[in-house]
Amino acid sequence: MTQVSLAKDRIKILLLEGVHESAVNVLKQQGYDSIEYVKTSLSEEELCERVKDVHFLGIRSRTQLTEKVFAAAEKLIGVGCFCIGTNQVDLAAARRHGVVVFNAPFSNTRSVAELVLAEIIMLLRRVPEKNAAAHRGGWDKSANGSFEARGKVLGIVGYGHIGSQLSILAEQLGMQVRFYDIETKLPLGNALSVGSLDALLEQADVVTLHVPETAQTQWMISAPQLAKMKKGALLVNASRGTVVNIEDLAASLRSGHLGGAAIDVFPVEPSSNNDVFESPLRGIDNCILTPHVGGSTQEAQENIGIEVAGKLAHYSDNGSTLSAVNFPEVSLPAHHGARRLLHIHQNRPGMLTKINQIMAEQNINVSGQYLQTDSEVGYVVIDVDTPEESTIADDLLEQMRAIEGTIRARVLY
Ligand SMILES: NC(=O)C1=CN([C@@H]2O[C@H](COP(=O)(O)OP(=O)(O)OC[C@H]3O[C@@H](n4cnc5c(N)ncnc54)[C@H](O)[C@@H]3O)[C@@H](O)[C@H]2O)C=CC1
Ligand SMILES: O=C(O)C(=O)COP(=O)(O)O
Repeated sequence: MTQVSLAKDRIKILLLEGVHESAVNVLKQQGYDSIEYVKTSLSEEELCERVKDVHFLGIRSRTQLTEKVFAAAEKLIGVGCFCIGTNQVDLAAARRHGVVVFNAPFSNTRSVAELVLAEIIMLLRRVPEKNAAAHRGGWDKSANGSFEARGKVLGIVGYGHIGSQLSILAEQLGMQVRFYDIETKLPLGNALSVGSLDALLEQADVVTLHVPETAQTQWMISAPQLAKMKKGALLVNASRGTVVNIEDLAASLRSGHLGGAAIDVFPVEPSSNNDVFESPLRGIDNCILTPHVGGSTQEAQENIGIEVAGKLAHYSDNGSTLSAVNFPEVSLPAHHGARRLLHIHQNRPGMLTKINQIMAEQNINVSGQYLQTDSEVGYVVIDVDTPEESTIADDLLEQMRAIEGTIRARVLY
């Protein structure tokens, strides 16, 4: 057997942010033993140092993966985001460096929807204030400002996986669901699509945000939008901290315009449980503050660990990029009795011809070839028939790496 294919015990995996141990179990079961496990996220500087010899990196929502980190991570092959959001990763930089990024697009959807629903009920009943008062020895037994969820208008911004799941749960409680999304979405149950964000804000008794972090959603809810909301309306944000201007929200709550809020995500979040949480919302009793735990349930975390670790292992073992968030998707059958070579390259004309020329010159029989490209990157997988003992894959790899525009080439097996 040629040595160019990296033995599994030499594949280094760094898991950050205390991903669920199910991830470690899956990777170990698949033969990946070289796993470093860290409970916190790391700063850019720390990351640049720690990722140098790492092949696979696992993170959650806190770790920022920048161009600088990818440039330092010379051996990095894949990143697993053990969460839904991938805004913390410079996906274009990852692609340019030939690094495939995976996530778990709906493993914690239900957890977020359940938390949001619970918060809506708590806020409608003014439980946060009553709870705070009771802890201070107060006794606020009164129906003032307390309402049932039944019949209230719930305005959902972003009708994707979480927004639409919440829509179903809220209707079961008797809420009237309206939503606003930039894409045309199938309204579930009796939900109604509303044509603009402003119209939604004006109609809703409760507004809840379920958009990704993008240039368009940044500070999407600031003073002018808060002013458009009904007096006494409630705001829930379990999406990303950059979607709401937190100072403007604090001002609106303190002025009594908004009736309450539940905020799970913040523009700046502590990097570990030992750090102090600072926010202008601290001390406002009718505001539920949770430490970015929308997706933090045992069920969700265990499933995410299994799903994302499985995707990393599958990519490592088989080359499949199915469901990658930044890469051309190639789904591959296992191919026994052949060697599998991977070539990631800048998408320019003639790359495949050059690869095939190498095969032809070496008199290699290509038994399978799979190519996908996007505007920037091409990913080709080549199965070649060579005897097990042949070292030809070493030569092929060397020649493929010499093709101009090559980002990365590997022998998988
Ligand atoms: N608090 C927590 O722990 C968690 C937070 N999240 C956050 O929730 C976000 C949403 O998650 P999913 O529902 O799974 O995502 P998704 O991608 O299924 O849905 C997002 C929806 O937002 C819409 N959208 C995008 N830009 C918009 C805009 N400017 N205006 C209106 N709609 C817009 C999209 O068209 C899509 O329908 C994630 O991106 C993540 O940031 C996700 C999981 C856990
Ligand atoms: O899934 C997401 O996008 C989340 O925000 C959850 O992030 P976490 O894994 O709890 O850091």
